[in-house]
Amino acid sequence: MNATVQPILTARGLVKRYGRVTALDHADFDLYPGEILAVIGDNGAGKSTLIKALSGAVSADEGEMRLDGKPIHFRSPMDARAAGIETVYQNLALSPALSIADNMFLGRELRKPGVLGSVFRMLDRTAMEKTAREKLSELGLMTIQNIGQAVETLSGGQRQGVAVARAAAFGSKVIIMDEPTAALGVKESRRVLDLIQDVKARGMPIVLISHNMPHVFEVADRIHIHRLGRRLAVIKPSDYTMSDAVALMTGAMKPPTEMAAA
Ligand SMILES: Nc1ncnc2c1ncn2[C@@H]1O[C@H](COP(=O)(O)OP(=O)(O)OP(=O)(O)O)[C@@H](O)[C@H]1O
Repeated sequence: MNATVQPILTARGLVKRYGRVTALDHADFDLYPGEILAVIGDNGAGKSTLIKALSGAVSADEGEMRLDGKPIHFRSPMDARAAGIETVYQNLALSPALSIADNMFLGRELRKPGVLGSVFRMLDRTAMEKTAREKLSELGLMTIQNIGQAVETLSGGQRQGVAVARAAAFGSKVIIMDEPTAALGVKESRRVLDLIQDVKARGMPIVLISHNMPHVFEVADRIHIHRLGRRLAVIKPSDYTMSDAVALMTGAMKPPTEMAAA
């Protein structure tokens, strides 16, 4: 990575303990502008906990995080969202019975102007549907014809598309995706990977947590390897094979010391 480019999101020395379990053990993290950074690691390595700390879902016991060089202290995912970090969780957090448009705006609905406090104002359904349609079409998701359609009637890939479009629509700085292709078939995974590339092409840096090595090696610019609660190394997919990456994350291969600073 070019030494003159400053990372957009960093963490230094994050520690998170759950009773006797140390989920994060002085973990570091760096995300650079415009990149897709994959985070890989064995089960229980602490990937989800790292991502939860970065997205405000858990607060670390120790360590510091910075966004655009400024210290951040998130007390909730709402804080992280307000700072421009959007997360697409594994369980998607979509409401199946609500429409695509309603899901896009869940928790931040547009309301019509009025004299009463914002909670009492009428929802501006037309504006939400228009914006939802624009956002989905920007990302080439116009196969979803009916914006008023309930999310439960969509395929897994389409649902993931809505979740990604929502993150892309509201995330101004960083998008974090936790296993976005885990529950999808080959064709649907393909579309979601294309979507991730589209979001990147629009200049948005992405953190991608995945166990799927072919997907990681296809889309990632760099790969953060997490092991035993901390960052073991960062590699470029062009410099290593998938088996090397797996060997590193399972401890079968030791990282050369210079790799840890990549
Ligand atoms: N809420 C919690 N309470 C207790 N222990 C937890 C909690 N969350 C995570 N842990 C523990 O912290 C460690 C790291 O878990 P984490 O989910 O971050 O790992 P991971 O790398 O995301 O794993 P996986 O790939 O299996 O999802 C594990 O030992 C896990 O059991």
